[in-house]
Order: sequence, then structure tokens, then C-alpha cells
Amino acid sequence: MKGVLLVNLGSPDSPTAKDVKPYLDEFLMDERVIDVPNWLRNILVRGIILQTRPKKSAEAYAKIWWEEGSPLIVISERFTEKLKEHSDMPIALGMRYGSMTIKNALKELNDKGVDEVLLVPLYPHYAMSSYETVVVKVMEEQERFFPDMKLTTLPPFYKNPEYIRVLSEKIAESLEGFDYDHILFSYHGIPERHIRKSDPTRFHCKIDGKCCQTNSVAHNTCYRHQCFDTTESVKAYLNLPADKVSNSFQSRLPNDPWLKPYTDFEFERFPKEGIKNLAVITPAFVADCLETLEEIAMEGQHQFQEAGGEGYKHIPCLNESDSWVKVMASWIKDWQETGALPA
Ligand SMILES: C=CC1=C(C)c2cc3[nH]c(cc4nc(cc5[nH]c(cc1n2)c(C)c5CCC(=O)O)C(CCC(=O)O)=C4C)c(C)c3C=C
Ligand SMILES: [Fe+2]
Repeated sequence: MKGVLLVNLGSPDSPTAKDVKPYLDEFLMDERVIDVPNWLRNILVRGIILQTRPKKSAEAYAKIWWEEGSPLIVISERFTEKLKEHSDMPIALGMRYGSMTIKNALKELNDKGVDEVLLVPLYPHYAMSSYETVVVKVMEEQERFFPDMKLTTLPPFYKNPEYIRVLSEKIAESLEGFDYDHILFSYHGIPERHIRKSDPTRFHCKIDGKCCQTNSVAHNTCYRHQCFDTTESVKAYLNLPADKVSNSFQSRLPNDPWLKPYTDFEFERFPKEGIKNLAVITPAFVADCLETLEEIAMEGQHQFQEAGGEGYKHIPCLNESDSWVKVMASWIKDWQETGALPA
């Protein structure tokens, strides 16, 4: 029987340093997130980052935590429940990090007699620290615990016309009545090194002005290209003026160069350039989470207005909106009936 496994990033069990620490440990000890030799990752993560970050992160989580739990988890659960209403296949939800494990989600499917799984990483874009680590982890768990299961993976859907349509409609609906000067597409950042590492040609990605616009097989695994492509597709769909739209990258750690421009620098710069009313969309995330609700909706507004900005609007993620659920339902139905995956 066919079934579906949805996977998102995961959250700590509670917004306390005690629960944030093991979550961050699992997250940052992932070799696809902090991609240095194991001994060095141990020193960086356990010797340095985990000494102070859990407390700081827990304070941030406490600001956005809901009565039912972490927004990322709650929204992903609501999305899963709604998706089940559109499908007769078993559907399970797992998280890459934290206590809602991938192994348990695979077991749930296995117990229902599923032997053919469509893995849906809940990320529109390919990055080794998001999409790839989910795929690798699911394959490891499947091979180890459920060797007879067959796995198929949904490709990154960053330019799928139906995804672009629902994202664009969400933006248009959220912008109604807001007289914006500019729309910032703020994507989660990654170290520039990850872009080079994910380039199978080993020479295409130069992280300059042109490589992302020059056709290449490297784009199949290039996060930067895929983010820019999403923005261009939305811009075309909504017919947005080119000079009112730009990209940036948020949530960097203070190591290495990360993808630029940095979102927080843009919040400082925009008011000085005459941008007083700003809308911010975060399309790297399909569900609102710490990085959208705290960093963009709260801190971002504060930084922008401190720098002289006035009107500010964070556009929510697709979350469990009916239109997005319907798009996902149509993708999994196509796979169920014909084996086809969305282009
Ligand atoms: C778009 C998907 C994501 C990519 C790519 C990504 C890369 C990445 N992240 C970190 C470090 C942290 N990210 C944190 C939170 C977080 N990251 C994503 C998504 C991507 N990360 C989400 C959805 C969330 C929120 C989770 C939630 O519970 O709401 C955190 C934890 C919070 C904090 O302390 O800031 C860290 C740390 C790195 C290093 C990285 C790429 C190398
Ligand atoms: Fe992250």
C-alpha cells in the first residue's frame, strides 16, 4: 500500500534552555549543517555554541510559543490533518530533529501496511542543511528499520506553477490595503561554502551576479538559484515592478560568509534609501516558525522602525491554508494514481 511521509525541521519540546539544548545539539551536530570535521564540530558546537545559545534561543522561543506548542509543529500537524481529509492514503508527519522522530513516523506508516512511501520534505528549495539532510536521514532509517519499504522523494517545488500560484495569491491577499514601497523576499541563509559544495559540476557556482541566471545542471541543487527563481516567478505572476522587489538572507550564525545581502542589514538600509513602508515574505518556510515569527515579524519590525521605517508587514507563510493543502493533495494523488511527481 502507498503512504506519505511529511518531514519538517522540528522544534524543542518546550521554550526552556533545558529542552532547547538537546534539540540544538542534535541540529548543529548534523554534518550537513555544521559541515566541518567531527572533532572540530564537537569543539564548535559543544564547547562554544551550546554554552550560551540555548538560553538565548529559549528566550526567543518563549516569545512565539503557543498554548498548543511550537508554532512550526502545531502548523505542520494542522496541515497534516487537513491533508488527510483529501486522501485515502495513510499520511504521517515526522521531524528531522527533536522528539517527533522520522523513525516513529515511518513505523506509523509501516504499522498501517504501507510499503511504498512518498517522502515530502517540507522545503521548497534544495539545501544540504534542509532538504538533503531530511532525505539522507529518511533513507538511513528506512534501510535500517524498514528495509522492505520503497521510497520516492518529492523534488524541491520552488518553481512549481501551482506552488507559485498559491504563494502569489497569499502575498496579494496579505498586501490588500497596505501601501508598500518595497517587498523583501527574505530566505533563510546558508554559508556560501554550502553552495559550492552542492555544485555537482564543481565550477558553476561563483556566487556572483551571473551564475544563478546562467543555465546549469548545478541549479538542481543550488539553494541560491532556487530562491531567486521563486522570487522571479512570483514577480511575474503578480506583475510586480522590478524596482520594488529584492531578495535577502536571514538567520545567519556568526561564522563564515553566508549568502548576502543579509536581511538585518537591509532593514537598516531601506529607510535611508526612502523605503518607509515594507512588506516581508519568507518563502523558504512553508510553516511559520521561530525564524519568521520572532526574527522577521518581531525583531525585523523593530530594526526597520528603529532605522526610520514606518509601515511594516510580515506576510504569513502558507501554513495550513486550504489552497496550499489542495495543491499538496493534488501532488500526492497524482503520485498515488500514476507514480508521477510534480514538475
Ligand atoms: C529553509 C530551511 C532552513 C535552512 C536552509 C536552514 C539552515 C540552517 N539553520 C541553521 C541554524 C539554526 N536554524 C534554526 C532554526 C530554524 N531553521 C529553520 C530552517 C532552515 N534552516 C527553521 C524552520 C527553524 C525554526 C525552527 C523552529 O522550531 O521554529 C536554529 C534554532 C534557533 C536559534 O537558535 O537560532 C538554528 C541554530 C544553520 C547553521 C543552517 C545552515 C548551515
Ligand atoms: Fe535554520
